[in-house]
Amino acid sequence: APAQATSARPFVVLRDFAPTIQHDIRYHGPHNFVGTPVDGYREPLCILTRPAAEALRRAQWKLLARGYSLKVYDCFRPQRAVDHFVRWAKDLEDEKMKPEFYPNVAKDRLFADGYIAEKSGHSRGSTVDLTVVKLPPRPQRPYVPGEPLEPCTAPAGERFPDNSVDMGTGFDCFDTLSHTANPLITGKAREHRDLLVNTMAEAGFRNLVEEWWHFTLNDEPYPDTYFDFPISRKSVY
Ligand SMILES: C[C@@H](N)C(=O)N[C@H](C)C(=O)O
Ligand SMILES: [Zn+2]
Repeated sequence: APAQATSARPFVVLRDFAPTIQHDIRYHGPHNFVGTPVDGYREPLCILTRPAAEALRRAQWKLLARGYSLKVYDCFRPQRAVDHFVRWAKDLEDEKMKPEFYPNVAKDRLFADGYIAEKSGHSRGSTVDLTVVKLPPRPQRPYVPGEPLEPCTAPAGERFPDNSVDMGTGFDCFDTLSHTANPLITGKAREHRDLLVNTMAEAGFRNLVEEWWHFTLNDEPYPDTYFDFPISRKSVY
């Protein structure tokens, strides 16, 4: 069985390491596929292992030179958050967020089709979900719980407005359109996906084929350890 660890000693807070990287920590609030804050997200922070944070800082330097910035949606994900996803998935009645996040996929296929994992790389601390923002960042309106939901597969002007560049779908859009190499993604969205994948590859990260936003550090320091501590500065210091 994989190791479990509750100490956060080898971890850092990304803001302290790379203050120019933008943050939109979706599982801290209600704008995500569950529709509520997720267990373990006590503060809207990106916590990562030190080598992952250093690699991300290198990627950010490259993008800044070209007039872009990274924006992180999720970083270290405690095992208790993954357990929350598993619990939520078993409740097939709760499809509150389906119209936005998985309009074309049955809820009981989300794990089987590779969009969510029961043992997630995020819990090993060197995996990150992120996008690219053109500088200066455009303001972004907040999500209002209960607002009408638009499918994440709709064109950029119709789906929930994100101040990122157009990646062809929204974040956590569980759909074949989010598969990084999907040939239906062309033009600017294809260029933007390539920019993200190539920048992250140069910094030492590999992409998940099902999700353009999900990357794992190749030389991750804890390849077999699934950590479970709350996302909070107190966990790290
Ligand atoms: C849920 C999504 N953001 C994600 O990270 N999916 C992968 C497969 C995971 O859960 O590790
Ligand atoms: Zn991910």
